[in-house]
Amino acid sequence: MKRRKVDLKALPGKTAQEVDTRLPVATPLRGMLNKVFPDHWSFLLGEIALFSFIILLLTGTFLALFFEPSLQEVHYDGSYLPLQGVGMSRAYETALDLSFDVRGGLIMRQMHHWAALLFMAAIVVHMFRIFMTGAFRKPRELNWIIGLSMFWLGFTEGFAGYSLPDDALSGTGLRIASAIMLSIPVIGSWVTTSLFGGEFPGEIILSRLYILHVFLLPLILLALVSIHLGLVFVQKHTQWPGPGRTNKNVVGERFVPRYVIKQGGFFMLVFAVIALMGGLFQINPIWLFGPYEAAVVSAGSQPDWYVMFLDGSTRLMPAWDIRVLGYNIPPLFWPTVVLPGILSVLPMAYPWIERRWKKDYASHNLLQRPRDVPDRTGLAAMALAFYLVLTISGGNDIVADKFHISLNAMTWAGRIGILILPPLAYYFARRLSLGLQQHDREVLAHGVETGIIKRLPDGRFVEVHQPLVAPDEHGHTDLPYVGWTVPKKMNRLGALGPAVRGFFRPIEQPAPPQQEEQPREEVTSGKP
Ligand code: HEM
Ligand code: HEM
Repeated sequence: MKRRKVDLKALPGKTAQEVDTRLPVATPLRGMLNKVFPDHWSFLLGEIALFSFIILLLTGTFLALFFEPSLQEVHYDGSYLPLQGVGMSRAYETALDLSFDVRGGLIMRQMHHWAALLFMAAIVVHMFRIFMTGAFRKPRELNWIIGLSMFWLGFTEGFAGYSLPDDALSGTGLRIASAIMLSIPVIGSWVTTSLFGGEFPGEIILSRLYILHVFLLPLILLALVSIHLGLVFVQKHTQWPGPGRTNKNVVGERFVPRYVIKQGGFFMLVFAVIALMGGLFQINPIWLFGPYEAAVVSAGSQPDWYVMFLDGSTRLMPAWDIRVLGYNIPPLFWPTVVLPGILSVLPMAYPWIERRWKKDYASHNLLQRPRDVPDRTGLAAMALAFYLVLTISGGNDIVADKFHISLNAMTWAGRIGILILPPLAYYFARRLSLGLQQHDREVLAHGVETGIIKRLPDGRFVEVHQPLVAPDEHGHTDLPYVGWTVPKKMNRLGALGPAVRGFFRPIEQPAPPQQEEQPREEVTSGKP
């Protein structure tokens, strides 16, 4: 029989052709593979969120193979001796088994928990980068709203997750959640009894949380992450101003091969960090907390960091019974229902608020440096100060205990701090931005300080400045205000002195740029 010779080199091309004649994907795929992505370290924050989410899905699936969300009473007989014979729920028992008896179970639990903390931290820092660089402006408002929804979904997902093991800490969290629901006027008791299947704690809450945690919320998050990234793809990523970069093009590297290889490496790095943390640093040692009993509340119970601000707002709220339409509204309602409501809606509306405020209705693909938009940077600092005061107040009992301060003093410090610190943060961040702008203009006008001191013939000492660009025949070194490059040195420590000097000087604001809507051209940065 005659053997046909297979040309191995031509095989991939031929296979691709065969596939394409049946499934015409070559043209759209080529567009995707050739997509250009700009590069900057701050764009990695979204990726950390994405990669930790993937790790959450992987480790969570492992946990789901062993965990049982059942409140059935059992007596522990696993290998953790101090709890031998103790009555507990099946959920707590399986979480203990995961920690002590399932091979690799503890590292998976710890990786899952660390990944959840990193996921939320990455989301929050990513959100601040989007806000402070103006990446939420037209045409990216929808992605801003999807992002904010993902923050709240991640928040709920995390809460549901650490409520699952039914240890003393998760039970205390659920107790607080039921109290929050009860505080809602008119529908409060209906919401609570519907969710808990009767009075707290009931018997079905864990199985409901479980469906929410392993199925519903991850599915919604996955769908939203896909739309989020799809939008980044279709609208093309923003870029920092620089030589050759305009509002109408995008300069960077092609998706394949460079971008994909870089991201693959970065995924490995995030995975390695989470695996190291899961292996080396203890988190949520539920065996030390004991099983949940409704009558036992341990002191020093702290939620995960991203939930702490709500704990803090609850602790700072004075015990005011406010009457509305003849009904007493429980004080808990304001910091735990109204406040998160405002914190969800207001940021979603912000892109439109800023449009009207700044009268800037144009599309923007170039990012802004925080110093170039002092009002917005001030608002970001204000939000951060507000969040930090609440978060620290969420652990004010621990601070009071460790530093031997009265808890009442901590509560009052938080109450005063929440009123005073955010406006102060706004003022300082705004003035610092203006100072840095002033400094940039000085560099543009007079050049970079060289540190070389010259003595003039008349005896005066002057410092030699090196101009940024060669002066024209009239001696001018004029550069446009938006989109120039200032030497790196001046952006960092070198900028501090002039920034402080410029702090108190009034500075005129440049007019917002108004650009025409145009499609963006893709330009590679010269590498393959
Ligand atoms: C954004 C996504 C997720 C977040 C933020 C998250 C967060 C958490 C947290 C904080 C815990 C408590 C861990 C501990 O006991 O120390 C937990 C437990 C758990 N999670 Fe997730 N999770 C996510 C996704 C998932 C997914 C997709 C699954 C399954 C498919 C899953 C399954 C589980 C299970 C079974 C537990 C209970 C096991 C245990 O606590 O020992 N999680 N989750
Ligand atoms: C599950 C959580 C999230 C994931 C996995 C995620 C992922 C990403 C990734 C990978 C990018 C492209 C790279 C980058 O610019 O960092 C991106 C861009 C973006 N994200 Fe997110 N993100 C999340 C949450 C958020 C949140 C909370 C917001 C805002 C509230 C947000 C708003 C945006 C916007 C507006 C862009 C476009 C940025 C640009 O073109 O400059 N995202 N996101």
